[in-house]
Amino acid sequence: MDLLSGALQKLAEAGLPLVIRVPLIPATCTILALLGGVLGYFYGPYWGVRKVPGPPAMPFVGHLPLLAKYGPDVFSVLAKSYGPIFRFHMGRQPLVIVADPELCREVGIKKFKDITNRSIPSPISASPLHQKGLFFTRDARWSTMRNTILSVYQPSYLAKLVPTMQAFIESATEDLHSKEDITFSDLSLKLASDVIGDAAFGVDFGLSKPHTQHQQNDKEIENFINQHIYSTTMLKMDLSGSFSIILGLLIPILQEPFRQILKRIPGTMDWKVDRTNQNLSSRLDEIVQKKMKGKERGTNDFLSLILSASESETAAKNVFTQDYISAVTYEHLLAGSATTSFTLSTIIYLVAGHPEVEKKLLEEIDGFGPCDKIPTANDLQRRFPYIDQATIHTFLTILDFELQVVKEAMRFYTVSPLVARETSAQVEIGGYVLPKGTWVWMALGVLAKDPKNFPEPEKFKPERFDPKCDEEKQRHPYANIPFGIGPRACIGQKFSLQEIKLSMIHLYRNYVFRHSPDMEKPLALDYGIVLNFKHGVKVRAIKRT
Ligand code: HEM
Repeated sequence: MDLLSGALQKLAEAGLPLVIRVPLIPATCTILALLGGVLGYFYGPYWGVRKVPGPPAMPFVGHLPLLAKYGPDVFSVLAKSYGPIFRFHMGRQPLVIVADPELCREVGIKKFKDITNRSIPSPISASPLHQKGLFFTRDARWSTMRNTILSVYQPSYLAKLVPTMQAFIESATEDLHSKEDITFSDLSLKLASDVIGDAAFGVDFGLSKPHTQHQQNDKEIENFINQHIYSTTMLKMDLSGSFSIILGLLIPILQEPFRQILKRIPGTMDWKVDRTNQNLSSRLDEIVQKKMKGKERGTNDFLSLILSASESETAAKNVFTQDYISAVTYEHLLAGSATTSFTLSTIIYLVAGHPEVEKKLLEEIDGFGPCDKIPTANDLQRRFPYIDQATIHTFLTILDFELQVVKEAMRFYTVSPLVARETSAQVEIGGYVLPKGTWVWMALGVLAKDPKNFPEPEKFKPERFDPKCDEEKQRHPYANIPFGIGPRACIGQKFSLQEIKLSMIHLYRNYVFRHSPDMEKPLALDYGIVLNFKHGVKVRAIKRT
């Protein structure tokens, strides 16, 4: 202190203007510290993964311009230039993209212990409603939740759902041929929402019923579903989302404060998303509370079963508080409607454009039995064999070609082209040491179009999945994993396959489909948390005689 005051004294004696000179050092230090902080904030995440190859990233936006340029194909383009593991900067946040089946096995299975959780992308951080489902919960909470949910997903549960699913499918598709053209993707979204609404909440939304049968509370339900669709489709992965989502991509630290401000300003997209989410949450809480109190508790719907399971197990009781129960039930609606309806719609679209596939499929379905023979859950539950090795079914059923069509359509249009995971410890993948907290994303969409495993990947050829053909025998077991991989793979796989296959059997027993003249080619897609159609799948239904 004495030294400092001595120095100041000397400066004053020399007649130097103290006001200017004295703060210079602290001011410079502050500026340098700020600059260091900013650089550290923007380049810190990059520094840990700098050795992983990738194209040069632009400040702030990273590789988002590439996403705008190439759309969902960007990862295939980068994999060609940079190999099976590369960096992609989603704004400031680097992702380590894994685009190789063997590396996916490493991430999803072999090193699962250190890569158990999912990273939370910006669109989800802006949406608390989406965060408490199974998808984004972490560590011990996730495993307790997952085990409880799996205890509900017994084969008997799925078998019991067959008649309900069948009834919804029949009523939704009664008179398709009476209209000139239909937007099949809208119809299938309503159908899938009805099916999952009944299976998840025990509530009949009545969306897919012909208009004459509509209930009185239609408007309310329609609002609920529209809000659900709005809330989901607003979760954009590029720069077309709400302002707070965009900020989350560019400067994540500012996302939450801005969201808090913007959601209070009427008219902004954040305000709309927040209001929608609040409405959805309160509607869901209402349903959950009624069921919790024992009113309207059923024996067949997911919500009732989860409530009963969580009441009977201490561990689950602590984990499944009301907000988490609402979230997992809502997640079912979310995960079960858009993905399943997208897949069914792409099947209808692809088969309509491939007469030779249609002919074979019709022969198989007609050979299954008379029109009133409803398939059982056993007929339908041929698995994608490599997701859960413990329960491989190796027998062939009569509906083998149908499964090949489903697999090929899911390969052709992978609805969930990226699967998000995050390291919880330092871990080595593909020769690169990745620090704790690295976002590692598996590029299922790139695997599905890799000519090494799928020669002529742009051709729709269901026979490539024939267990007897060489292509299938030689293919890497994890080359086609539309439902993900390992202990964190999709829990709704059997559910959605059951629904898709039942729908196909009923639809093709009654109709064939042709592209409507309004149908664009190639099919235009939107890139959100899952793929979606830009303009829908428009077809003409022709009644089979
Ligand atoms: C065609 C239909 C579907 C597809 C393509 C699909 C795809 C996926 C994928 C790729 C994942 C990530 C898996 C991973 O990290 O390895 C996932 C997770 C999940 N899916 Fe699905 N899904 C579908 C239908 C469903 C349905 C019908 C439900 C619910 C009934 C559902 C519920 C979930 C849940 C809860 C998770 C998170 C699992 C966890 O983190 O433990 N999905 N799904």
